[in-house]
Amino acid sequence: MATTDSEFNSDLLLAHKLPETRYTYNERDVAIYALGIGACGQDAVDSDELKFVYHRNGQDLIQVLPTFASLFTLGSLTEGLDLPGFKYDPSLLLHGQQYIEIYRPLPSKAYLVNKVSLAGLQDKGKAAILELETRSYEEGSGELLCMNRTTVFLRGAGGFSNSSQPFSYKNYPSNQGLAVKIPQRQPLTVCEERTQPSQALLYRLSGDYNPLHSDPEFAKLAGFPRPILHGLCTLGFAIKAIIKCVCKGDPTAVKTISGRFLTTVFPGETLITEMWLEGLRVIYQTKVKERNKTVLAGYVDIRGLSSSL
Ligand SMILES: CCCCCCC[C@@H](O)CC(=O)SCCNC(=O)CCNC(=O)[C@H](O)C(C)(C)COP(=O)(O)OP(=O)(O)OC[C@H]1O[C@@H](n2cnc3c(N)ncnc32)[C@H](O)[C@@H]1OP(=O)(O)O
Repeated sequence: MATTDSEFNSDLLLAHKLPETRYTYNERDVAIYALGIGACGQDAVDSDELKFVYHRNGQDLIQVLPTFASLFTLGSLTEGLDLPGFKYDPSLLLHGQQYIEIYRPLPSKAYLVNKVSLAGLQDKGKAAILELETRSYEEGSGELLCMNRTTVFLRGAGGFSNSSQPFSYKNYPSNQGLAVKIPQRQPLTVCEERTQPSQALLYRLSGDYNPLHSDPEFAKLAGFPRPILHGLCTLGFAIKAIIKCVCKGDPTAVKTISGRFLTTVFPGETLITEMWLEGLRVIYQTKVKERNKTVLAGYVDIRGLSSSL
């Protein structure tokens, strides 16, 4: 159960201030991330993807995928989070959802200051759902670049509520980050891409060193037959497919990204992303071909549409 050495106190928890964090990256990090989510993984001269890893006039001109923003939150949770009166086992943590708002195109290098706050905490009995919001500002200009809301599903950490009503706190609008309704009609377009058996080993070099994705013994202790793929790697594949198929390869067209991780993915599996257009919203779901299981579903809001769609 969540609290053993201290009583759960919601007033203390909600008044708790999380420390600011810093994140610095450069063009090399941008390229390693793009390779980690499969850019040029099937075709090294694919012009839709080469621009995320190479530019003939200098690496500072490479384009940055919008999901790169999800890395800015790293360090806030992976080594454990100190919340008063709330304890959990980091080895039982699973990534549940990710919500990202991009306010301006991501530069190919930056020094960022992250302001982190608790956006939600729910007691689901068998698990706790914890949400952290991270606002990333460019150091110097102080300009707000993006916002991430990370939802983690903490197995075994539920049951901490003191009253008969399970504790539930959320400080954001209910229309953000919810599971989407998948249209019944045929998708507008579909993209299939195979992940590599070594995908998680490559992706982890972008900073999420959780052994759940690399260590067979650790994965077994966490309840899996072998290491699983990072949720944010699967999300990266899906959003890259949307940029290619709906945004004509333009990463700056993406405004908002939402995704819920429904089932785990194993490195080496093939991801099929189906996409539907509703106004300027792309609804998508990603399935694992080999197991015919939906592993991720969500939406992407885009800034505009090319006339050919
Ligand atoms: C700040 C930076 C931090 C970065 C941290 C990330 C670190 C990474 O290294 C970790 C990872 O990448 S883990 C890999 C990616 N994630 C996954 O593979 C999880 C896939 N999903 C599952 O297995 C199940 O949905 C599972 C297990 C999540 C839930 O399935 P069930 O146990 O069957 O739950 P269910 O009974 O269906 O629902 C219980 C209540 O929980 C809500 N819920 C379910 N899935 C959710 C999800 N994915 N996200 C958020 N909430 C979720 C349900 O709505 C339900 O609530 P209610 O009863 O109120 O409806």
